[in-house]
Formats: sequence, C-alpha cells, structure tokens
Amino acid sequence: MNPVLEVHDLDVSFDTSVGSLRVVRGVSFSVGAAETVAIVGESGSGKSVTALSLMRLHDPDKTKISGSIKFKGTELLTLPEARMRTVRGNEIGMIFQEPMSSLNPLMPIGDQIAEAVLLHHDKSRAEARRRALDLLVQIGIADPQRRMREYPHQLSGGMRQRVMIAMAMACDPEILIADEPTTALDVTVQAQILGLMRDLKTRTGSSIVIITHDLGVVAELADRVVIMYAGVKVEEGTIAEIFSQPAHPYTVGLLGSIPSLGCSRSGGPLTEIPGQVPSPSRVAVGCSFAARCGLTSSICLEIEPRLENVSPRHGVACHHKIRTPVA
Ligand SMILES: Nc1ncnc2c1ncn2[C@@H]1O[C@H](COP(=O)(O)OP(=O)(O)OP(=O)(O)O)[C@@H](O)[C@H]1O
Repeated sequence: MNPVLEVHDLDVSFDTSVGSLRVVRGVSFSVGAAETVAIVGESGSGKSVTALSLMRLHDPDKTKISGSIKFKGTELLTLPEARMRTVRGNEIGMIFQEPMSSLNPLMPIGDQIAEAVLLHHDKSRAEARRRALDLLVQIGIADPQRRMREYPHQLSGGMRQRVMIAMAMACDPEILIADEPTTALDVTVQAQILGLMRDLKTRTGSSIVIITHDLGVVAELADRVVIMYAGVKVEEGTIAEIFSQPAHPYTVGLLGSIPSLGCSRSGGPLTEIPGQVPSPSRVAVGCSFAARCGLTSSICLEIEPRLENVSPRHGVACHHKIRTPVA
C-alpha cells in the first residue's frame, strides 16, 4: 500500500542574525496507513522543526525548505497556501506540547471544539455542539455537559491536552502529528493520554507521527522509530529493531537512559550520554555524534556516515554499527 506521508531529503535552514542555519539535513521517512511513527532525539535534534515543516508552519520569509513532503501523493511543499490551509486540520491534525498556547482562554471549550467541527464540516451549530459533546465523551471527560461550558483555565493540564486531541480529531484527520504531547504532564496523566491516543488510533485508523525525546512514550505507541541527532536521521527501524537491536551508539545511549528499560535491559545502572547536541552553527565535519561517542575513530571525524540498511527496514548512519546478538 502507498504511504500516507512520504518525506524525502528534507532540508530546513533558517535565516538568522548570524547567517543561515541548516537545522534539518536530508531527512527521509514515510508513514503508512494506520501506522505510528515516532521521531525521537534529545532537545535540539530538529524534531519539532521537522514536524512544523510537515504542516508548512514556518515563517516562509525566514525559512528555506527543500526536498519533498508528499501527502497521499500530493507534494505539500509547492501546494498553494489556500489549499495547504484545507490540508491543515482537515486532513492532517496537529497537537502540541503546551495546549494552553493553542486554546483560546476566553472561549468555553465546548464552543472551541464546535468551532473546529464547523471549520471542517458542513454542519449546523447544533450539530457541531452535539459532535463536540460526543468528542468529549470519546476522550474520556467526565460530566461532559458541564465541561462544555468551562474555560481552559478551569481544566487540569491533562484535560486540556485531551481537549486538544478532541479538536485535532474533530475533522477525522488521516494523519495526526503530535509534538511532545505528554511532556508537560505528570507521569500518571502521561500514561492516560498515551492510552487515549492508542484507543483513538485503533478506533479511527489514523496514522500518527509522534515527536518525543522519551523512548518510554515510543514503546507505548509506535510501530516504527526514526532517531534524529543534530538535524540528521541516524537510525530508523521497527520498534522491535530499535529496542532489541539498536545499531547506532546514540540510540544505545538513549535506551540506557530510560529508567525502567535502562535497568531491565542491561541489568546495569542508568547511563547518561555525556555532553549535548551541538548547536546547528557548530555542526562538525564528519559524524556529528563523534564528540560524544565512545566508539569514535579517525574516520568519524572526517567523513559523515551515510545511512545504510542492516535489514530491510532498519537503517543506520554510523561507521561503527553495533551488532547486537539476537536474543
Ligand atoms: N525559527 C528558528 N530560527 C532559528 N533556529 C531555530 C528555529 N527553530 C528552531 N531552531 C533551531 O533548530 C534546532 C532544532 O530545533 P528543534 O526545536 O527542532 O529541536 P527539537 O529536537 O524539537 O528539540 P525540543 O524538544 O527542545 O524542541 C535547534 O538548534 C533550534 O535552536
């Protein structure tokens, strides 16, 4: 089956006061129907910039985007803005880390969800409100009639995120892009929101792109994983490949720093990857992970590794790929 979303050789640069900064470099991935793909990496690895590019939400005067982003075969990068507006929200939904910045503080949430319904469907106001109520029930909000009349500040963080999900689902998108949807929430609420997303995915058959720095979230939700580092895709594979046969030292480092998995996988203590993601203005020649990697040799400092497949759907960009014995 054809992928719903196909990103090929995506490159994103920003014009800044210190010159042009290339923050995403040649990233490719695809998302199939009803598939969940997680884009994972530490802060500054280019995940959000990639997500915003999918929706063409960058300031066009300050951003240069090249490559190709095809949604159901249509090239989005050259689509006229008016047509792009109908794709956003109608066919591709998006939820962000901080729902407060996307919700209108002055409007009851029932009205906001109904507005989202009206924006994308030819319905009467009464029908839109009924659909809003139905969505609140679907996302597990207790006493939805009362909640409809409440304002965002009257809801907890978890409830606000549920409302954002309801708004994104109001138009039955083919694909939902979720940028760190659980990062601002406490652990119990995180688990509830992930459960809700899993439920919706099963019920609606939407594809999902989830952006996260947290491999724990990935384990809960994703079918495939794209690992990004300093604007580059360094590894990609199925969830089983990434968790049981990680081949890039960066992925191994990320896995070692997940509390529950870190202990149980290796039986050893939690580890941290030393150092931090280089700023886009300081990306070095060769492998951008070399400065933090325990396997670095001279070739890593000279030649940027290209992504090579170690199995049909498992690709790795590293001169010293780790071969984990299959258990
Ligand atoms: N509008 C912009 N202008 C200039 N640089 C930017 C802009 N947006 C992002 N960047 C830079 O691009 C790099 C990647 O940022 P991005 O937000 O995609 O990272 P991320 O992996 O999503 O991390 P986080 O989880 O912290 O958002 C960072 O170095 C960031 O400072």
